[in-house]
Amino acid sequence: MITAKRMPLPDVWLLEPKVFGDARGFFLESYNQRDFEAVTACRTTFVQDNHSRSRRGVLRGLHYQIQQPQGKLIRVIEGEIFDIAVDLRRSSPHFGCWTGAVLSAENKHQLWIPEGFAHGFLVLSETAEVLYKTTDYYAPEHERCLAWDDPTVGVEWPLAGSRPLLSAKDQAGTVLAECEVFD
Ligand SMILES: Cc1cn([C@H]2C[C@H](O)[C@@H](COP(=O)(O)OP(=O)(O)O[C@H]3O[C@@H](C)C(=O)[C@@H](O)[C@H]3O)O2)c(=O)[nH]c1=O
Repeated sequence: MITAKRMPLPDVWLLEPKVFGDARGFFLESYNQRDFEAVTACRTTFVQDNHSRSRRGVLRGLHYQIQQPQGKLIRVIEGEIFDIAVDLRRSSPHFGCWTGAVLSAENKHQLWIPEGFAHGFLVLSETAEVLYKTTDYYAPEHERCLAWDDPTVGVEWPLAGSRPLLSAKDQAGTVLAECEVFD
């Protein structure tokens, strides 16, 4: 059972699984295909599950695959992140716009980001473990990186003036005007 909230960018959904708490702890369905398809109206097959751990201030992104694009269903099992999506579909009225949500082990929320978007996150807690399902396989030759700080996209990262910790690849991200994008 999940509750779904449409995000300001159409096609991106915030999913709130029902949490059954009792004296032992809690139980939730972290993924249920029938419920997922019912609330998002997306028919998808997930083929890969990813798991990463990062420390405070790490920013991963903004990543997408120009071929073999990946829809991603993201959740956090330890800590807290600010998770964001950027619409890279040129035909979309929201091309270049972003939306984001805080996902945490505590709120147990999930973000569904369909194909055609770039994805990234900033770690807000001491450490964070992030799990996500993807609708296509990792294809490094098709991987692209939109610059996390492109002012034309203008993601409002909750950085409070500090610099994020980035991989070399993410330090060399491409501004939107020079990115390969989707039709
Ligand atoms: C993403 C990925 C990486 N790898 C390997 C490649 C590399 O040696 C190591 C670390 O890769 P990266 O630095 O690209 O990891 P990371 O920066 O965490 O990349 C991820 O960022 C988030 C924001 C996403 O949306 C993901 O799709 C993915 O792009 O893991 C795989 O084997 N399979 C994968 O699916």
